[in-house]
Order: sequence, then structure tokens, then C-alpha cells
Amino acid sequence: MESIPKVPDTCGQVCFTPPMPPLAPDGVGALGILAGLRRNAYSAFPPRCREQPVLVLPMLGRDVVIAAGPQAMRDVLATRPGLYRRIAAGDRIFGALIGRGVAASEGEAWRRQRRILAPAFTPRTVTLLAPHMAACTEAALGPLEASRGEPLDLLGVMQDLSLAVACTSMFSLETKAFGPQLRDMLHFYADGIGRPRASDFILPGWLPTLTTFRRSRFRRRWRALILAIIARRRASHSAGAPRDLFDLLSDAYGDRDEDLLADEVSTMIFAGHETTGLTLFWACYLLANAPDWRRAVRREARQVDLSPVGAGSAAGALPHTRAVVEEALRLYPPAYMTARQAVADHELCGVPVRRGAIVLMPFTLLHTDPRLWVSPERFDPGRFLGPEKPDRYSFLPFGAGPRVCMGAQLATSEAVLVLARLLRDNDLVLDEDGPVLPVGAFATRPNRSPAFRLLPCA
Ligand code: HEM
Repeated sequence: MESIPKVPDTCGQVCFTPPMPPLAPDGVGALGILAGLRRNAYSAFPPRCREQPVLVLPMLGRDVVIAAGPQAMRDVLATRPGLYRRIAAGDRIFGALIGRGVAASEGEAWRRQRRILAPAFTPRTVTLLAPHMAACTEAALGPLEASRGEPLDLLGVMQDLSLAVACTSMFSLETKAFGPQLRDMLHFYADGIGRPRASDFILPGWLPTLTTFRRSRFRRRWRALILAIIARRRASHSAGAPRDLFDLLSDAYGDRDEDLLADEVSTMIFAGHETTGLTLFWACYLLANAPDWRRAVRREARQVDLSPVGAGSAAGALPHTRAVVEEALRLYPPAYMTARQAVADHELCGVPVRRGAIVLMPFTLLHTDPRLWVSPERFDPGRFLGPEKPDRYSFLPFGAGPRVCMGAQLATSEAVLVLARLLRDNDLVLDEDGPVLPVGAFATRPNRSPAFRLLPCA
């Protein structure tokens, strides 16, 4: 296997340049891009999408618009959201998991759901859930630290840990009873019938395909599992202050709509676990190639209390660790792209866009645009530490505007706490030299799970 290139950065340190897949050939059209999305979003878009802020490609009587620049993304997501709606493909791809949850709804129903849920996603929620995050991290790292030096599948560890955090934060329940089934179902979906297909983008929402039937069958099994977990959680309820996200959500909904509550619970588990687990995996991969940053994280991790008691305040006092997480989200945004559909004819950055056009916004291209980032190919968390922060619309791992991610603070705090705790008492190295490439299909996953090792450190 090829070894990974390392180039000196401007401050004289050795800076890791992670390998990336090549972009698509410039001649590829709309259908080629949509077909490429099923394989890998990182290599689905051609370079000309970056050169032109808004590129309109005709496809079977409808337009596909690639909006890869910051101004176009700001206009679609934040400045003029009324001109766009969610795409039907979103319902096809994610509907089996999230039903009518807030991420799937539109118009007045969405505004109402977002308003109801907002109180459950304030900074105090990070304080409420940080002890759960710290306790799950301790439980996961204990056995790994007992077998330091052994080859380690850190992708699996981080996925399991983030699912344990999502379930414990949501339900305060031990995940032993239902965690494996949840994990298997989520993996089954993400690895197969959940992957976007060109037909998801081309066909109208009401026209079923074979995949639609398979997704509906999955939905029945998934809902039965979520309802069983909720019933168990209700049975263990004790009155008093809210202790988890479920208390906050069910306080918000009361008994108005139990079905919708189940969809919101599914949304939060689905939206939160895969994305955060992958962020952690990629941050570990980058750190394993960057000894200076491992030391920087360790130094600050040793100055705070990462136990369940102290985690709530520690999360905000780890700037280097946070910068590593942000740099991982820049290079490997778990939600690698978002999309909308135009509801009226209009102009976007001076380019005419027709009603019905599908607008694709690849964050992968935005985050690595050389016009927006110095040496974008390099792993350099320092870019998030200086007094000049990256422009708001150059860095959109959590989206922007009224539909911005509700769990951004939770996810970032979780990733920061886990990484700090991991590096505090351990060194982390890769057991091999070969490249690991991002594959953007359901979320940004690695093309393989490399072996890591935890080593003791002074
Ligand atoms: C690293 C982790 C995460 C990433 C990268 C991420 C990314 C995103 C992005 C890009 C969007 C906007 C999609 C769009 O505009 O089309 C979004 C929406 C959303 N996220 Fe996250 N997310 C993460 C974690 C979480 C967590 C932990 C939760 C909840 C516990 C969550 C809940 C949501 C919800 C409910 C929405 C839909 C908001 C709406 O439509 O109004 N996310 N997320």
C-alpha cells in the first residue's frame, strides 16, 4: 500500500495531509453525479462545481443545481429559505427511520415541532447530559485500557460508544438489553436500503420502487423496537427533575401525540449517533497521524475534571481538543451534503433557477475550497484557534439557517469529552501505514477500518 504523504506546514512542524479520493471527471453530467452519490459523494462532483458558484445541469426535463460556494449556500439555507423546501428524496431515504420527526417535516408542522423541541436543546442540556457522556466513556475505555498494545477496531468502538451515549442520554437506561438490536438495525439500514439511489432524486415521492417496499418493511420493525424501548423507559420513570433527553422531550410534548414523540426519539438517536461516532473516528485517525496535536490535547485534558461530576464544565474548557474536532468536521463532514428543491423560479447568485430544480450543496467541496482555506488539504486544527475564525458560511458541518442542526452543541461536547478522556491517559497510534479514504454514501465513513493501538504514556 502507498504510504501517506506528510508535508511541513508554515510553522515548521510536520503537518499531516490525509489522502482523499479524486473528484469526478469534468465531463460528468447530472445523472452521473446522482449515480456517483450512491458510491461516494467525495468523488461524485467534478472540479467545475467548485469553479462556478452555481452550476445548472439539465436532467430529464428537470434541473439539478450544484451550489458549492458559500454565498449560494447562505442564500439557500439562511437568507431565502422560503424559496426552497426539503427534497422528496429526503423522505424516501430517511423516512423509514425518522417518520414525521422534526427533520422530516415542513411548513407550519415543522415550525411547531421546532418550537416545542427548542427548550430541550439549550446549553443546560449539555450540562444535564455531560455526566452520561462521561460515564459511557469511562465504561467503554476501561476494557480498552486493560488491553493496551492490542490491535483495536476504533471505528467499531466509537460507533458503539456514540450509540451508548445517544441511548443513555435519551433514556438513562442500560443499553445492554436493546443496544445491540438498535445498532444492528441502524447498520443494516445505513449499509444497504438507506443508501441514496438515483431513483430517490428522479422519481416523484408518491411513486414506489422495490426499495420503497423494503424500507417500509424496515420501518415497521424499527418502530416496534422504539415503542418497546419507550414503554420500558416509562415503566422506570420516577418523578422529579428531568434526568435525560426523553424527560425533556416528553415534557415538551406532554401526551399530545405519542406517535410523534416516538418519531422525535428516533430522529435524535439516528441524527446523533452515527454522525458523532464518525466524527470521533476521523478525529482519532487524524490525531494518530499528528503527534504534536496528541500532546496538545493531552496537556489540556490533564488540567480539567473529566469525571461525570466535572464533565459539564470541562466541555467548554478544552480549546485545542475542540479545534481538532472542528478540523475533523471540516475534512470529513459526516453529513457530507444537503439538498433542497426550488419552489419558485428565481435567481441564485445571478443564475436563473427554475421551480422544481433540485439544489445540491456538497459541504465536502465547500470545506476544501482553496479560495476559502489556506492549504485546505492539510490537517491543521490551528486554523480554528486564532483570533480570526473561519467565515460562517465556509464551514457548515451542521448546516445553517432555520433548519440548522439542533444537536450541534451536544455532538461537539460529546466528541470533545471523549477525545480528551482517550488522550489524557493513552497515546494513540495506527498499526499500519496505508491510506484510509472517506466514502460519503449514507454518512462519511472510512473505506476500511484500520487497526489502531493504545499505548501507555507518561
Ligand atoms: C457530528 C454530529 C452531527 C452532525 C455533523 C449533524 C449535521 C446536521 C446537519 C448538516 C443538519 C442540517 C441538514 C439540512 O439542513 O438539511 C442537521 C439537522 C438536524 N440535526 Fe444534526 N448533526 C449532528 C448531530 C446531531 C445530534 C447529536 C442531534 C440530536 C440529538 C441532531 C439533531 C438534528 C435535528 C433534529 C436536525 C433537523 C433540524 C430541522 O430540520 O429543523 N444532530 N444535522
